[in-house]
Amino acid sequence: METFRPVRLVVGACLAFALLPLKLFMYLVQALGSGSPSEEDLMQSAPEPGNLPWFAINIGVALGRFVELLPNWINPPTIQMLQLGALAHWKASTIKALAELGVADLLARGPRSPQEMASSLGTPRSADALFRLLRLSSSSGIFAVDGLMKGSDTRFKNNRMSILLRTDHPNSVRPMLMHLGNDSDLPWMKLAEGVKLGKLPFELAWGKDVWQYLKEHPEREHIFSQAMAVQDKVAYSTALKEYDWTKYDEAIDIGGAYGSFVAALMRRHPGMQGTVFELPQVVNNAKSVWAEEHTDLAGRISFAGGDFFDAQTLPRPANGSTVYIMRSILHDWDDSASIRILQSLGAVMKGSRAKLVLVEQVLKDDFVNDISMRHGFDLHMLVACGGKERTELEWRNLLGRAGFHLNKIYPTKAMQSMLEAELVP
Ligand SMILES: C[S@@+](CC[C@H](N)C(=O)[O-])C[C@H]1O[C@@H](n2cnc3c(N)ncnc32)[C@H](O)[C@@H]1O
Repeated sequence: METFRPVRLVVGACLAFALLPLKLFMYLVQALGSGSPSEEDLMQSAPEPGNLPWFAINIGVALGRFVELLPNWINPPTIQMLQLGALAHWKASTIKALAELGVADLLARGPRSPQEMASSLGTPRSADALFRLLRLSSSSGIFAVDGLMKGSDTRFKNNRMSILLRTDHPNSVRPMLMHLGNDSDLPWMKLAEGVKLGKLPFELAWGKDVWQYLKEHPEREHIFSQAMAVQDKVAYSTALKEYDWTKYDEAIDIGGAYGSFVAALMRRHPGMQGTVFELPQVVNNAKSVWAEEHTDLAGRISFAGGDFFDAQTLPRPANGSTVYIMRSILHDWDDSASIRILQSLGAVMKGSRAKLVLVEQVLKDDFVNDISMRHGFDLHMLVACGGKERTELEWRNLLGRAGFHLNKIYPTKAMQSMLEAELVP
């Protein structure tokens, strides 16, 4: 081992030297990050992946993987393990706390100090804590400093990352972070216990499954349904473009939350009718959302409340060509529950020409080289509801066991694919 020491020293020195330009580059990025775009400019930002060319998406994914793994090679492993095991969690908790406190909204009218923000929140004594949250966050590139760094008198402003925490940004991610912070963090802390006992971490944390929990907490259910629409901000434009939806006259969104996906689909295809099928209490809220946000689509939309395990409650296809959509539904459920959902859908599709499109992730068999976020979602499903993400073979088998044939998988520029299936006659 000793003989390796000089070699490692030389390699280490070379790496340190090679990293100098990287350090300079980082200062440049920081300088740009704290640079000049106005709050109004930032409100127009956040391009959607659907508008980027495929080659840019592929380069972005490859570069993202490289940058994610680079610190594992260049940092001492002990430090890196603590960064991943502790710092990553602290940063995530800080972002969720800032989202909940509404700090990005407090900065909407321009830069402010933690003291000013604490006064606006009506909690003047929280200025120091606010400063420390913003210090960690801005050193991670979320929020920027306006002018000089003057300790707790520093004035902070939004940058192209933190702007997405504003409630009124068209691509706001705040509802998703509020849902994750309030409802899911406790279950994640029960992960090891759940693995050991073979129990659902969510149930260990809250004493009931997620759907019962949401039913009993309407205010959390509202945030959950808003959080689901956040998927649209990153994914819907690509899901709309990468599949030929023109072949359908009618789209029925099963478990469609507030129906944001079907609304986007109907706007893009003016001849299309839509239906949102949801749990009865969610449908009621969905109707109010549509009355406010989708008035242009009134007359073309129907709502149906029910339970997708019960075929009697599912909407039947119209005479024309119908597509049943299930976006992020089956990944919530284990195989046996998913088969029951598919079978009840099969019962109403029988005898029609209707197709089923699942909008879901397809994991790579070569998992070491897959995007790690996919495996994050898979574990989140294990924690939150006992569901899972699936590989192509797993999807094919699942659909086959429920009487469906998987026709084709259409990848999108976001993480989900569209899996077109039909009933085997
Ligand atoms: C992960 S969310 C996906 C929502 C929506 N499809 C989307 O992509 O934004 C799952 C949805 O399934 C609905 N759901 C859960 N159990 C249900 C049931 N038994 N019958 C109908 N809908 C149900 C929930 O209310 C929730 O909106």
